[in-house]
Amino acid sequence: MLKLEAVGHDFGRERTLAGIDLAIVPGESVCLVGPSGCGKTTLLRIAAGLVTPSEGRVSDAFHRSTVVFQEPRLLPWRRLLDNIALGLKAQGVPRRERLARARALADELGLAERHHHFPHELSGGMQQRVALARALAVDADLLLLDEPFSALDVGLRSEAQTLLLELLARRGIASLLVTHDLTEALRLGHRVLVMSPSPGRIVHEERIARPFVERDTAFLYEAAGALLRQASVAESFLFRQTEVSP
Ligand SMILES: Nc1ncnc2c1ncn2[C@@H]1O[C@H](COP(=O)(O)OP(=O)(O)OP(=O)(O)O)[C@@H](O)[C@H]1O
Repeated sequence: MLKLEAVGHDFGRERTLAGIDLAIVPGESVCLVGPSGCGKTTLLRIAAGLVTPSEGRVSDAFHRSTVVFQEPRLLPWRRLLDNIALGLKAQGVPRRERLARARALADELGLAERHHHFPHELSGGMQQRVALARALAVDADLLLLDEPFSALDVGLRSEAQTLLLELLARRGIASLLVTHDLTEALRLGHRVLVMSPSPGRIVHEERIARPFVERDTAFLYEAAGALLRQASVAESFLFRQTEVSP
């Protein structure tokens, strides 16, 4: 389990996060959604151990957690298989074995024809799949994803979401996914946590009972509408937008 208890964080004099309690159990998908600047990335970085919070406790009993960032962060001078195998190299896995594992993952993620391509020869969607494969290669049991699909167009994003759902289910991997897109959160989470800014805090939790395969577009918009009718969620998403309107 990953557990954050009474976590708060300040950047200088700015109170970025306050009173965050969050637990993720094995195999569970949790989505963190909220407007820009509410502290989602900071919270994800704290969960990943990349930032030490100013207050509170973080305990991580997962075997291995890896982060997938918004931009794929591939090494431009390395071919696709070597990019996927990067984490395995760091673990000291022999070259033949790491390439075999990278090959299998590339094929699983629909990149079979691209083994020897460099990142600049791949589309944005393919690059993001390579980043996902790299995270999976090290046998992570918790994936921490920071807006991994936000740079993709609508069609590719939907494809990538489906692929992620399949991969997580097949491997029983837990995930914490940050997004500012409410429908994406409702499609990908067993639970959706809504954050509000100043300071960043969790203002609403929604457990989604409907199986992933039954979450079609009509369901997503209906569920998003229902969520936005909750005062705390509306205040986080809508009120701030009307505030800046003339
Ligand atoms: N390294 C840093 N130093 C100082 N302030 C920071 C740092 N990282 C984030 N902040 C501030 O903390 C607040 C929350 O930022 P964060 O990136 O966590 O929000 P977010 O919800 O992920 O935003 P977005 O959706 O735009 O990526 C912002 O006001 C930001 O300016």
